[in-house]
Amino acid sequence: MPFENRPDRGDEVVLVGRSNVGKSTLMRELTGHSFDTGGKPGVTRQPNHYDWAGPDFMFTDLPGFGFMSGVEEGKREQIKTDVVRYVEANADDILAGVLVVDGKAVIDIIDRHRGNGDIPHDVEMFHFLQDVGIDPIVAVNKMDKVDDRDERLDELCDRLGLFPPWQQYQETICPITAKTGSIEPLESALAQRFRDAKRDELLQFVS
Ligand SMILES: Nc1nc2c(ncn2[C@@H]2O[C@H](COP(=O)(O)OP(=O)(O)OP(=O)(O)O)[C@@H](O)[C@H]2O)c(=O)[nH]1
Repeated sequence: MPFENRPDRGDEVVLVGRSNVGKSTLMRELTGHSFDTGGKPGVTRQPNHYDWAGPDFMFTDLPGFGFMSGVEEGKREQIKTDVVRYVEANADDILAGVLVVDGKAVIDIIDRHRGNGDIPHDVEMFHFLQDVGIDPIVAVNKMDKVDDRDERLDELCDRLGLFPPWQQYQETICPITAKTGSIEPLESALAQRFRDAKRDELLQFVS
């Protein structure tokens, strides 16, 4: 069974995304834990679990999928399959699924794959999360490298099937720069998810 040893926690937030989009950097900012980042794409091969705000809660950084230099196609496909299976198996405990994308590159990558008649990984992952009942949050990272911010974010909405302007989806589309710790839009979207989940729990309790 791929990805064993999941700690037994209540709620979980998972981070998914292509290799090298900055998931590990983001995770460090979110949790305050430091660990290996950068340099070699495809460094994260197993899920990294981090406790957060007490023992009942954790963040999980899942391995990056898509292109990685020096990693053969079959292995790359396997990693993606393992990520999908992990999310499916734990969907009931997953409070939020954060799809991390590289704000500078994501549109070109999506359009290139679409041009080849493929379903781009990022678009596929976004819809997959929805399909398993996890409302996705898109962390649009590396915004420090993006000049035409609103235009880029509108294009991303369009590619994900969300009708622009992007400002309508501030609980879903979160422009961030993990490298400098500018992640407030994501933190606020996550906080909103917690409030919603707690409210649902309370409602279940009283009904
Ligand atoms: N310009 C810029 N670079 C960033 C940002 N966040 C991360 N990076 C850089 O992007 C590269 C990849 O970052 P990682 O955090 O290792 O990426 P990852 O998604 O965990 O990579 P995998 O281990 O392949 O899954 C590193 O060189 C980071 O310094 C950002 O907000 N802006």
